[in-house]
Amino acid sequence: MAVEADILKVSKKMGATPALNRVSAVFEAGIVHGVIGPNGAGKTTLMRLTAGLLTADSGQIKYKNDGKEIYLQQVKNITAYFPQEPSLYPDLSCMEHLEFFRDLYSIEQKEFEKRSGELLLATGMEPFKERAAGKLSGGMYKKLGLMCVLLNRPKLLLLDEPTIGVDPLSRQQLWDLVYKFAGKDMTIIVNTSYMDEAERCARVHVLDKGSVIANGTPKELIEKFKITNFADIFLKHDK
Ligand SMILES: Nc1ncnc2c1ncn2[C@@H]1O[C@H](COP(=O)(O)OP(=O)(O)OP(=O)(O)O)[C@@H](O)[C@H]1O
Repeated sequence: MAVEADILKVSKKMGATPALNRVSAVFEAGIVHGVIGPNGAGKTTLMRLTAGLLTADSGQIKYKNDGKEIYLQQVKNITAYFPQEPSLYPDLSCMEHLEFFRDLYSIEQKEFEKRSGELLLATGMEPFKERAAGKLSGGMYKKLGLMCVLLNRPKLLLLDEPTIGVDPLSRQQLWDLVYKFAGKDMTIIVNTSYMDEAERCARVHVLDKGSVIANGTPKELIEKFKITNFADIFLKHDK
């Protein structure tokens, strides 16, 4: 089973800026959640809090695995956070990265071969596996970063704008990869500024100026905001 994260009236200041203001959200287990909002809305802050990389000033985050409450330390062991700018080792090849993460996660060689083979195939990275990370294109670099975090089969996967600056084909491949692993064993939260991507999420949480202003399925949000095109969601809200 995957992890559920319940965000309860969480506030967080970043420097002097109130980045989040009494935010509540339920990230139910086993589905793909989209978090959308304009620049500075608080998406990254919410994601880092959910990953346990930041501590809330007030409020609480509760986690459940298989319906049972678990502690942050247990959550960290089964969570992967993919930052906006993944930092890989420029001199190490793709394969060397995967081997490095194999050792980090203590994955047995046979299992590693199965998982890495699957990941290389799904991303179209097999022909480039010996190429150094520093010599990959922007899209390939992100795919490698995503493969490294997926190798451990996390139960909670947090992706911060994973496809920003990536060409359309690689964007599709990254999403195919995400959906390949989405399911009852993995909860996925994606920050995105692409509305077509948000529309493909099972549930979308709309952040604005540090507050959640709406959440629901894309269809529910289209009805709530009285729009015909999901991309208009902020145009309508700003009026
Ligand atoms: N380290 C920091 N010091 C000061 N202010 C910060 C810091 N990090 C974030 N902020 C501010 O907190 C607010 C929320 O930032 P956050 O990065 O969470 O937003 P975001 O929705 O992810 O934006 P973007 O889409 O631009 O990445 C913004 O006003 C930002 O300027």
